Amino acid sequence: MPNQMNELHRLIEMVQTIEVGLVMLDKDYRVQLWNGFMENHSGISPNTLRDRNLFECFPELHEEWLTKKMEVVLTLQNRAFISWEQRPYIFRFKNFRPITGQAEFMYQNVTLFSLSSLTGEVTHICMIIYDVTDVAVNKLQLKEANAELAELSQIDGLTKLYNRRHWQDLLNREFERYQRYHEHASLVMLDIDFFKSINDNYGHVVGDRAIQHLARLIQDSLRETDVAGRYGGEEFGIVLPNTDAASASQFAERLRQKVERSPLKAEGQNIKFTISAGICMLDNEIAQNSDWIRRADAALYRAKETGRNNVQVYSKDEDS
Ligand SMILES: Nc1nc2c(ncn2[C@@H]2O[C@H](COP(=O)(O)OP(=O)(O)OP(=O)(O)O)[C@@H](O)[C@H]2O)c(=O)[nH]1
Repeated sequence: MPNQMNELHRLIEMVQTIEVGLVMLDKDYRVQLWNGFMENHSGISPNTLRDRNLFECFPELHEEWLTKKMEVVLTLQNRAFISWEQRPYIFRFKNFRPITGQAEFMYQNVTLFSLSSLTGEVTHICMIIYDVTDVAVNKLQLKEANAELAELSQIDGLTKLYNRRHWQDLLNREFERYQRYHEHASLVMLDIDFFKSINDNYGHVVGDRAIQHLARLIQDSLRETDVAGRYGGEEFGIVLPNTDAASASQFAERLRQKVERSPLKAEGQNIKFTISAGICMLDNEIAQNSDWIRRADAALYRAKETGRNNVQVYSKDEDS
C-alpha cells in the first residue's frame, strides 16, 4: 500500500510539473483537474476552478464550437486535434517566451480525448494543451518572408512597378481572358522622349530619378484593374482591361499632358521632359500576345517619327 501511495504521489507530481497543460472535465464540463502548467499560465489555482463549469470560468472560450467537438469525442470515444493553424489558441494565455516575444499570446495545439471508468462508461473528457508558440512564430515569419520575396521577384527595384517578366505574365493573362470572353482590352507602350540627353546633360542618377518620376505619374493615373510595368530602361507598358482604343487614347493623352506639366525637380532645376505613347486594342487578328506588344510598339514608333510628345493608335498601315 505505501508503495502504491508513493507511485500515486509521483504520478501527481509529474502531472503537476509537466510542461504541457492538462485539464480534465466531467461530462457537464466541470473542471476536475487543472495542472501546474494551466495554473501558471492562467494565474488561476485548481482549487478556485474545482467543480466549476469551464465555460463560466473562461468566457473567452468559444463554447458552442468547443462543446460540439467535445460531444463528438464523448460519443465516439475518439480523439480530436485542434491545430494552432485552425485556431491560434484555445486558452488566451499571454506569451512570455523571450525568443518569440513578439507573439502576444501563446499559440496552442490541443488534443481532446475521452476517459472511461473501470466499468467502461465514458465519464470524463481530457484536454492536453501544447505551447507551440516557437513553431508557430517561425512558420509565420517564414510565410511573411516568402510573401515578401514573391513580391520582390515581381517588382522593379527602381520604379516599384511590376518588372518586365511579371508584367508580361499579367499581359498574357489579359490576352487569354480576351480569347475567352472577347471583352475590350488595350495596351499602351510609352517611352521618355530624348531620354539619352537627360542622362548626358544631368548624369545617370538624375536619369534614374526621371524614370522614377514618370513611374509615379503613371501609378497615380491607374485604375485598380490597370497593370503597369517597366518594360525596359525608360519604356513602360500599361494594360488597360475593359478599355477600347478611344478610351485608351484619352488615358494616354491625359498622362502625356500630366508629364509635360510636371517637371522633375533635381539639381535645383525644373527638368522638363515629355513622353510618346503607342496604343493597340486587342482584336481577333492578334493571334499571339507578342503581336499585341509589337503593334503597340509600332504605334509608339510612329509617335516618335511624327515629332514625339504625342499619342498614336495602331493602324494596319503600320505593318505595310
Ligand atoms: N539613367 C538611366 N538610363 C537608362 C536606363 N535604361 C536605359 N537608359 C538609357 O536610356 C537611353 C535611351 O536612349 P534611346 O533609346 O536612344 O532613346 P531616347 O534618347 O529616349 O530617344 P527617343 O526614345 O528616340 O526619344 C540610353 O542612353 C540608355 O543608356 C536606366 O535605367 N537609367
